[in-house]
Amino acid sequence: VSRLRSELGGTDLEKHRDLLVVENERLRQEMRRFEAELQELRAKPVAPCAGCEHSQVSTEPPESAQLRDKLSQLQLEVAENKGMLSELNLEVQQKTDRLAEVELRLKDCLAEKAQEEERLSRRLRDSHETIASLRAQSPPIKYVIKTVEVESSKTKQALSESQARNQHLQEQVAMQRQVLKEMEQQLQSSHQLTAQLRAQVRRLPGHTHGAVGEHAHAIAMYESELERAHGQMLEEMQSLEEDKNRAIEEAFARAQVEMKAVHENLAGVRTNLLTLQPALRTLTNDYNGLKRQVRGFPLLLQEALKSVKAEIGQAIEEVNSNNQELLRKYRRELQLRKKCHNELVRLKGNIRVIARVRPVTKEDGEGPDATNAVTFDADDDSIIHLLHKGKPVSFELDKVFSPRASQQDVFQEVQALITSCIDGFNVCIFAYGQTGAGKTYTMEGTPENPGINQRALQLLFSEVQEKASDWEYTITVSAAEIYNEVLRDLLGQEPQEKLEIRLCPDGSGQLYVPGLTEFQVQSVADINKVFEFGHTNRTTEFTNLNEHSSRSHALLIVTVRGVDCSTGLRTTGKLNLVDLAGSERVGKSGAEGSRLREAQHINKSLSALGDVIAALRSRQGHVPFRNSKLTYLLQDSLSGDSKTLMVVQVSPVEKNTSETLYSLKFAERVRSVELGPGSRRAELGSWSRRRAWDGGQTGVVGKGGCQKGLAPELEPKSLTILDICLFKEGWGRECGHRSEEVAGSGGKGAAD
Ligand SMILES: Nc1ncnc2c1ncn2[C@@H]1O[C@H](COP(=O)(O)OP(=O)(O)OP(=O)(O)O)[C@@H](O)[C@H]1O
Repeated sequence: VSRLRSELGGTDLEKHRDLLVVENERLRQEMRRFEAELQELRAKPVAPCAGCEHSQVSTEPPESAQLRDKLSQLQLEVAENKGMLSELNLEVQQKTDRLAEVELRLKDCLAEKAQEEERLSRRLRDSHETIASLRAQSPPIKYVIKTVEVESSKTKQALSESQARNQHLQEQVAMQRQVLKEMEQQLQSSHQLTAQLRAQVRRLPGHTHGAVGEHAHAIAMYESELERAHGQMLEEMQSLEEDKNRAIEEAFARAQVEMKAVHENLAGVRTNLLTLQPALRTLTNDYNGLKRQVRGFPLLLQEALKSVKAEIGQAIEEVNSNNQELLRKYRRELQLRKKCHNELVRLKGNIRVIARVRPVTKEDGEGPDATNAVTFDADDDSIIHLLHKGKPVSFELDKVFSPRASQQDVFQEVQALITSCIDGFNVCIFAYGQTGAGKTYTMEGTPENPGINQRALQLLFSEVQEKASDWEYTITVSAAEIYNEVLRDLLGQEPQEKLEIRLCPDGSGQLYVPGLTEFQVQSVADINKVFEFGHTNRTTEFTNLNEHSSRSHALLIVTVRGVDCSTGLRTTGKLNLVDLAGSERVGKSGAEGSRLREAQHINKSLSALGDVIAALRSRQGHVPFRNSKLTYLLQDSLSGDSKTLMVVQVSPVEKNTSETLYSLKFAERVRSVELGPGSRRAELGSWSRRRAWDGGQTGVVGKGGCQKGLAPELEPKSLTILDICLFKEGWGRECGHRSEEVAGSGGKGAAD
């Protein structure tokens, strides 16, 4: 636009116009001078020629008059031409005026355009500044800036197009200049021609008639030349004028179009700015808001942190107090559970007796002797019926397992007792019965179908594992046997060595077995190793193991020691799993020698067991624990705080009914004895006390050990609900019969 402006409104065009005016003026002066000369020529009298007879004009010939007329005619024509030329000059003047007017308009337009441009560039500058400020702001503003940039580039493009058009116009103007130059040249040549003519005219007076003719001819040539030059000049002027007008109009039209485009662009930019302004305002507001927030953020954060800390502290306190409360509740529940369990056991009787009838086996043979003599009550699983010598006898025990009962069924019945061992109770589980009645099967079982021993240890492991978060437990096992009243360590290096049961030297009155090996076990694999080791000891020591085993009491002693991590409460529970020697009576087998001695020892120990239980039940001041190695060894576990389960194994066949009857009577008698409520071997003590106590337990892990005494508040109660019931009902709760005698004990009556 600026280029166009400089081209159209610039000095070049003005110069051209001025030149034209000057040229016209010069031409006009020339014409005037020419006219004056002609006038002079006309006024001068024609001088007589040298060879001519007439010396005066009045005497001039008619040819000269004719020439004179012609000249005057020519002069007239010249005058006419002059008039035409002046007309032309006038026209040129008019056109020049119009051109000046157009130029003025153009100037105005250009000035307006310059103003508009100025305004536009100002806006553009403002836009750029806005864009720059927007760019410096957040990413959403960047997007807006991009839009503005696109608009600006459009404007730039329009500008460059305008510039190209200007260039074109400039070229056209240059062409026009060229044309003007050519015209100038033509004018110059016409001047030259005029000069020539003038020279010829000057020469006219000194010539003769022939010279006048020449002169007239020259004038005619001059006139025609002048006419032609004039016509050419007019044409040129006209075409020049037209070109100029056209160029001006075109330039004006282009300028208008460009102005329009610029205006449109400007309007676009304005609308963009208008749309941008609210966005910018919102952004600015947002930015200010954010700035305020950011300024206030550390304070907010601090406050939030403070409140969160306070909340966390409060939550921790709440959790702590909740934990304390839960711990308190847990302990209370634990106590309650134990109380309930004890109450249950107490209501059932601290000595529980169950019977298990084995199936008839091939070993029982065939025929009448091998017929089944045992039946069950379909509605009551605590009743067993025996057909003895044709007479039906019924017994009520705590539970009776038929031959169909699995090892798991039996174990389920004893499970609660085993768990109570973890809580610090002493437990004894006896398998009682004649040889071949299934004692070993119930206690040890087979590798594929293990009995109570292995299942009990498995249960202990899993229970201990469950409580591992709160309690620390160690489980140790010892294995011993009592054969002919001699106690041997089945896990020791020397199984033949006789072990003694001694009082703890600490004066606590507890017993311990010096030299009895204890293995700490942590898994079933450990137990299997221990059992294997014990079994190997037994096999190498005795040639006839089956016979030997049926004549000895086998004991598996499991000790569970626990410490409550939060309270320091310590518990020790002992689980005695005893596979008793065969209970068959000596008189029946008619044994002699060593067999007789064996049988006497067995009978003695079994009857001692009966005596001890009877003494405990009747709360005698003296309980004869020392009458046998078995009762002496199990003294702690049979005392008033302990729990005892006797599994009476029964052979179902006819030939064994006497022994079965005898066993069931023994069971019934034992079941009726009440040991009083169990108490837990537990104490709350400081770690120093615990260490001192641990130190006193000589050989707890290793060789032998003493047991801690009872806490005075956990001593047995003097009378239980069951006592009262039994007192009411009478001893034995028989079902239509009374016990006759107790194995080998010299026939203690049922009244015992
Ligand atoms: N409930 C039972 N189910 C299947 N078989 C049994 C069951 N009880 C015992 N038996 C089988 O009866 C036989 C004798 O059992 P077991 O050896 O356990 O008797 P015991 O009383 O231990 O004899 P002993 O006093 O001689 O050791 C074994 O072959 C045993 O597998």
